[in-house]
Amino acid sequence: MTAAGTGLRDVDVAGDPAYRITIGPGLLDDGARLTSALRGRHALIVSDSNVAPLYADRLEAMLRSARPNLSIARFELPAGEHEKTLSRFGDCLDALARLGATRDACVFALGGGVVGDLAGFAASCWMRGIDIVQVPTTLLAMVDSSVGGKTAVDLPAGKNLVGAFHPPRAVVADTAMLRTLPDRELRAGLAEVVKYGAIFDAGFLEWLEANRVALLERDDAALAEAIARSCRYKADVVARDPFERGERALLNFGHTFGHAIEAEQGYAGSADGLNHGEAVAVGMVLAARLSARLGLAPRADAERLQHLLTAFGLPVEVPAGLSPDALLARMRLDKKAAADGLRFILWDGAGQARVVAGVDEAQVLAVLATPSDPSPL
Ligand SMILES: NC(=O)c1ccc[n+]([C@@H]2O[C@H](COP(=O)([O-])OP(=O)(O)OC[C@H]3O[C@@H](n4cnc5c(N)ncnc54)[C@H](O)[C@@H]3O)[C@@H](O)[C@H]2O)c1
Ligand SMILES: O=C(O)C(=O)C[C@@H](O)[C@H](O)[C@H](O)COP(=O)(O)O
Ligand SMILES: [Zn+2]
Repeated sequence: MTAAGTGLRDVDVAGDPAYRITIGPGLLDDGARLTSALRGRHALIVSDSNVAPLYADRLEAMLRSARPNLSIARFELPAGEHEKTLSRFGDCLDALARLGATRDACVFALGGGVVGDLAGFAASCWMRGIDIVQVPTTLLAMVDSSVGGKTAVDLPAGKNLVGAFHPPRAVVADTAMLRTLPDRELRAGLAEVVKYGAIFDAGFLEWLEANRVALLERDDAALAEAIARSCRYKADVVARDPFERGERALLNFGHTFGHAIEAEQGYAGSADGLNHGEAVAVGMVLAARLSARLGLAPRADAERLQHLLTAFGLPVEVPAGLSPDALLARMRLDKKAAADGLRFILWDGAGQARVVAGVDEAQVLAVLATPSDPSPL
C-alpha cells in the first residue's frame, strides 16, 4: 500500500471503472497524477468559497502545466451543507454548458463532501455521464465521500434524496490540505473513521482509542494510517456491492438517525447546527443504544462507542429542540426504508453490524426520547 520512499499510499478500488485512491502530502502539485485520467480538452474545477481561495489556483496551474491545451473553467459554490441543492446542481450544469464541455470532459471536485457529492452528481448527468476526479480536502471526504461513487443533493424533504452512483476515475487526497481544515471539521471526519471500526473491525476501534491524541493533534503518520485504513474498508465493500444491494448498506450505520437530524435542522450544518459527521456521531450512539435495547448487543459496547466519540470531541446527544416524532417522520423517507418499514443498521456488538428490517417504531421513539448520559440505555 505504501510506495517506498514517496510517503504516498495507494488504495485500489476494483469495479467498473476500477480506480486508484492516492493519499499523501504534496499531491496537489503532482500534475501527472491529477491528469492521468483526463481524456478530452475540457476541465471544470468545482469548489466552494472556503476551499477555492486556498487551493483552486494551484490545482488550475497544475492542470495547465500538465496539459497546456486544456480549456479550464471554475464553478464555485458558497460553502455549507445548505448549498447541496438542486438549484446549485443546475448552476453547475450551466457552468459545464458555458465551458462547452464535450462527453470526454472531466470534472475536478476540489473540496469536502458537499462539493464532491454535488460535482459528482453533475458529472453523472452531464451528457449522461462524464468523468470526475475527486480531490478531497476534508478528512471526511478523504475517508468516505470521495470513494465509492455515491453522489447526491439534498431536498427539503430529505437528505441525499436525488442522486446517482457515479464512481470517480481517480481520487487524489493531498493530506497537506488538512492543515487548513478547522478543528471541528477534522473531528467530523473522525466520526466516519470511527464508523469503519464500529461496523467492520473492533481492532480498529482499539487502534483509534490508542491513537486518539495523535489524531486530534494532526500527527501526519496517524492521519495517513487512519485515512488509508478507512479507504481500504470502504474500497472493499463498494467493490463487492457498488449499488448498495446488500452489504454496502452497513456504511449507513448511524445515518438513519443522523440524516433525520440534518434534515430536521434544515441542513444548517456547521453554521448553525450539526454537520454531517457530528449528526452521524449522534446517530451511531443511538443505533448502538437501540441495538442494546433490542437485546442484540452488549450495553457496554454502546458505552464504549459513546466514550470514544466523546473523546474525539463529537456530540452524542440529539440536539435540544428536535422532537422524536418529527425525527421518526423523517426516517420514514430514509432510502433504506421499504414496504416492511424502517430498516436500521444495528450491531451485534463492536465491529459486527447488520441490516435489521421492520424495527418497531416505539423502540426507536424510546431511544430518541432517552438522554444517553447518565441515564441507563
Ligand atoms: N458520497 C458519499 O459517499 C458521502 C459519504 C460521507 C458524506 N457525504 C456527504 O459529505 C458531506 C459532508 O462533507 P464534509 O464533512 O467534507 O463537509 P463540507 O464539504 O461542507 O466541508 C466542511 C467545511 O470545511 C471547509 N473546508 C473543506 N476543506 C477545507 C480545507 N482543506 N481547509 C479549510 N476549509 C476547508 C468547507 O468549505 C466547509 O466549510 C455531506 O453532504 C454528506 O452527506 C457523502
Ligand atoms: O458510501 C456509502 O454507501 C455510505 O453510506 C457512506 C455514508 O457515509 C454517506 O454519508 C452517504 O452519502 C450516505 O448515503 P445515503 O445513501 O444514505 O444517502
Ligand atoms: Zn456519512
